[in-house]
Amino acid sequence: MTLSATSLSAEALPTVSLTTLKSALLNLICQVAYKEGDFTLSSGQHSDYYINGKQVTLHPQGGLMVGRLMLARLPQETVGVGGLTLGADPLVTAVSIAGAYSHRPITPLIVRKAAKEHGTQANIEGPSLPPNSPVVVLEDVVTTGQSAMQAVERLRAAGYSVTGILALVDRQQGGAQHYAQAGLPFEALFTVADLRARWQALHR
Ligand SMILES: O=P(O)(O)OC[C@H]1O[C@H](OP(=O)(O)OP(=O)(O)O)[C@H](O)[C@@H]1O
Ligand SMILES: O=C(O)c1cc(=O)[nH]c(=O)[nH]1
Repeated sequence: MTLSATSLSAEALPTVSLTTLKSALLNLICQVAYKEGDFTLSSGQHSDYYINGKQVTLHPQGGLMVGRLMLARLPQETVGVGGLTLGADPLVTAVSIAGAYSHRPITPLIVRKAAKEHGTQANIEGPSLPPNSPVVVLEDVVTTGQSAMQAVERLRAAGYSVTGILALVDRQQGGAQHYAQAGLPFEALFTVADLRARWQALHR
């Protein structure tokens, strides 16, 4: 089995083409994030597989890979990326850092699951942006789509214009339909079908 995610040299990561990066990222997801077994999902549903996105977004090379690829998918007018803690935390950070290296300032916003009860009592962490600023919601894995929707609602309540949702992996279990009904553009870098096809190719 050849898994080429880590065969990209540290020197190549910041500049290698997005096509090469995307293929290497798919290998990395198969290598470190995709697991078969008996899992309970955040929605309460059961599944015979699980994709632990944090193994990728917190991987020493994965963060930059995801950051560059997501940055390239953001509409040009985007000034911020936000997402529900915890899965989105490394995503919004990675995209913001990739943006800074590309001279494209993107403000990262972390949406808490519950407002902090002391100190600032904030439910969104990160610098405030002007009202109606265009913000894209990031998510690591979309199943029903409910988690990213919570981030959409909180960011809208704070006055931002959420222009869409961008995920690392779409499990193809209703999230896309949920967002379509809400009139929200949705894209994922990969579907679970992409993962399974690559997994099979890698294990042939
Ligand atoms: O599309 P959904 O049905 O909402 O499921 C997907 C959500 O589940 C996971 O988060 P989890 O609830 O495990 O929380 P965590 O990120 O805090 O670990 C994942 O990071 C997504 O946010
Ligand atoms: O639905 C979920 O909770 C879920 C599924 C999955 O594969 N990965 C994840 O982080 N969450």
